[in-house]
Parts: sequence; C-alpha cells; structure tokens
Amino acid sequence: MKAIVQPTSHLQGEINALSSKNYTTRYLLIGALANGTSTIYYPAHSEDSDAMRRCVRDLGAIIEEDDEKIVITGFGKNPKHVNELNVGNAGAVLRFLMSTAAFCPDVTFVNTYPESLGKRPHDDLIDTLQQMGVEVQHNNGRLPITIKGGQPRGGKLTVSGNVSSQFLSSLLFMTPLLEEDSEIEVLHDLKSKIIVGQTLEVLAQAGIVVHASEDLMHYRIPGGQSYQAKEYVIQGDYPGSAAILAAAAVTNSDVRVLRLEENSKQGEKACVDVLRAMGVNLTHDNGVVHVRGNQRLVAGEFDGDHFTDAVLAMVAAAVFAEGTSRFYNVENLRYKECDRITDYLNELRKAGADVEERQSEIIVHGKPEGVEGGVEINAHFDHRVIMALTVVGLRSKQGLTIRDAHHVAKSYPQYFDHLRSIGAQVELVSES
Ligand SMILES: O=C(O)C1=C[C@@H](OP(=O)(O)O)[C@@H](O)[C@H](O)C1
Ligand SMILES: C=C(OP(=O)(O)O)C(=O)O
Repeated sequence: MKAIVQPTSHLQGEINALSSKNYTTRYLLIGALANGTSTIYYPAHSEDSDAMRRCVRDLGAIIEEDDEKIVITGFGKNPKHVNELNVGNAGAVLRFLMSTAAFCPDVTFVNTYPESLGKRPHDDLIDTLQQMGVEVQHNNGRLPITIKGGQPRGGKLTVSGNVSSQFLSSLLFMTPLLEEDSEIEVLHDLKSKIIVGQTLEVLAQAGIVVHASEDLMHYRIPGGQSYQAKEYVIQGDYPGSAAILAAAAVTNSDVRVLRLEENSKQGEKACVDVLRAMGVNLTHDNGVVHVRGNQRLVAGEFDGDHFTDAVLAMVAAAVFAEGTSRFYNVENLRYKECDRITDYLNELRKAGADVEERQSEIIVHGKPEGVEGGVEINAHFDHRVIMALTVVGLRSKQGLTIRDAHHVAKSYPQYFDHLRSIGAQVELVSES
C-alpha cells in the first residue's frame, strides 16, 4: 500500500489514542505466565500485539476475546512444547519470549522479516541464556534462533543493556519462575531505561517481587514465585500518539488526543514536554493533550533516550522549527526496525529536510518555510518512519508518497484513518 500525503495546512478534531502496544505485550505475557485466568481490558490490536497473542496461544495459553477485552488463562512455567514460533517483526515479542522459551525443550523462532527483525542483534540475551545453562543456536546473534531449554538455572547473571532494554525486561519476566533466586547485574549502560519501569510496574501488579537498585542496574529476584491472575486496563499509547501530536504541531490546528494519562510510566509521554519546549501551544489535563498549532516551532536539544519510540516524530516536528535541534543519546535507534538514524535521515533528505547524523545524534537544521517534497519515500519496514514522514508530507509543498505504508500496522493500523478524521489529506492506494 502507498500513502499519498498531500500538503494540509489545517487539522481539527478529537482522537481517542490507540491502546498502548508496550503494555499490551506485557500484560499478555504475564497473563500467559500466570496460573489462572486474567482479563485485559482495551488491548491494542496491531501486528505486534497480535504476534504476542498468537505466540502465547501457541505456547498453550487459552484466549477468548471480544471487542473490549481479552480473557487469558495462562500456562505458568509449563508452556506447551512447540517446535516453532513466529513473532512477525516484533522485537520486544521475540526478546521477551526467548526467555520463556527456555522452559521448552526445543523451540525455533523463525525469520519472517529478514530485512528488518532478521537484521537485529540478540547476542546480549543469548549470552545470558547461556549463563543459565540454556543452549542457543543462532545465526550470528540473529534469527533464526533455536532455544534448547528445559531446566534454566538462576543464580548470578549479567546482561548488557547498551543495545536494548528488552533483554533485561525479558529476564525480569522469567527469573521469578526459576527455583533458585537470581541476581542480575546490567553491564555497560542501560538504554531505554525508562521502559524497564513499565516492566517493574506490571510485575508488581501480578504480585511478583523484584528488588531493583535505584539506578536500575542491579536486581535481586527471589525464585519460586508465581504470577497471580489479575484484571488489567491498558492505557493510551504515547509513542503512536506522538506522531499525531507532531502533525498538529506543524500545522494550523486545534486537535485533542484523549486517553493520554499524565502520570503514565511511558517515557514517550515526554513528547508533550518536547513539543512544549519547541514553543507549541498545548495543554495536558485529565488525560487530554490539546494542541493549538500555529506552524511556528523553535529548535531545542533533547536526550532522545528518554522517549525512544517518539524520537522520529519529534525530529519530524523539528524539521520545521526555527534554528538547529539536536537529539542526542539515540544510538540504539540504529538497532530498531531499520537504522532509524541513517535510513530515516536519508528519507528526510529526499523530502527536502536539512539533517545531519552522528553515531548517536540526529541534528536538524529547521526550515520554517517548509520542505519541497514531491518524492517517493522508502518505508524501510518501519512504522515509525512511515508515521514521521507523513508528518513531514503534510507540511511539504508538493506532498510525499510513502511506499509500503501498510507497515504502519506494526503498531498503529488506524493511523491514517485517525489523521484523515482530523482533516489530513492522505490517500491510500494499493501498489502494483
Ligand atoms: O520493552 C519494550 O516493550 C520496548 C522497548 C524499547 O526498545 P529498546 O529497549 O530496544 O530501546 C522500545 O523501543 C520498543 O518499542 C518496546
Ligand atoms: C522498536 C519498536 O518495537 P520493537 O523493538 O518491539 O520491534 C517500536 O515499536 O518502535
């Protein structure tokens, strides 16, 4: 599918934020790891959340659902002995389930997205699983990956955190089920540290005890625990909504996004502060972010690691700001669905933006007068590239055509419908 994005100067209306992908994957996992029946209200429906749903079902969870909720009966620490799991293009789902798979004798995670997830590295988690006595066969740290588990051991473990926090989260979900106590030391740095707070939050809700050091670099996890079956309510999703808010910020707009809790633990809620710092007129009260955009933004400097999945949308806003913006501490964007620094900046340049890259930085020389556009954009299999380039297309002179825009469904299948509902001129056509 191609998205043809036309210049649009005015956006107006109200959007109910999509449900959080990252909470949905977590609650599905802890529902599956519980013995008993949990209920998850307002789950996300996207390719990634569907991947988690499919895989935990393959592993033996029983799932019933209606429009409002998922009712899931878990398998505890005794998953069904499947031979194969297909996580689609979902990094978090793969990494979280690699540890769960250690309770199975022989599971292969297949490689269905060789150009995207197939290129991402998982060595850091493989190393830790090996410390636990789990045999792992892999393709140079990449998919396909076969986990030959059975009786993983706890004890003293280390995991590197400088590529992804998902490896640590994965271990935090699984180690409470081991017989022995575990101690995890995070080596090097811990990127996307904030999202580990979401992991600890849902673990506590399920009655799991984890002793975490204040800096989130050391953990003591008593063994022999079990997940309680509970009721969970999924909040609105900041990473996806960040793109809607950026679209409102770069146009003349009066847009309200609902279901965005002020006290959320999602790091990407910082996008509200980032836009505010860029001079965007907005308020955030009672779960509603209200943007009254006037097309005028000013540049700023931001630590992007605090809002990793919203960086691309914020960079798209910065493309139209007065002055030079800098998004630093973002090297791990290179290890996502595509290289979100080199690949993304190449597409932005095609659209007419003036951007520079460093190993761990994105620098944007803003163009308040707008960019030229009039070109075709390669999506690089990346939903966040698609969403961010759409924002740029709205403020371009000649619009943008985004190829393979269907990959937006990885996290936000209703993105274009939502944008169109507030007046964005976007046409979706099938690609021959
Ligand atoms: O734990 C999670 O659910 C996620 C962690 C982040 O990844 P990294 O830790 O690799 O930055 C984030 O980008 C991803 O969308 C979801
Ligand atoms: C990086 C992302 O997801 P994942 O790592 O789970 O593939 C994302 O949603 O932007």
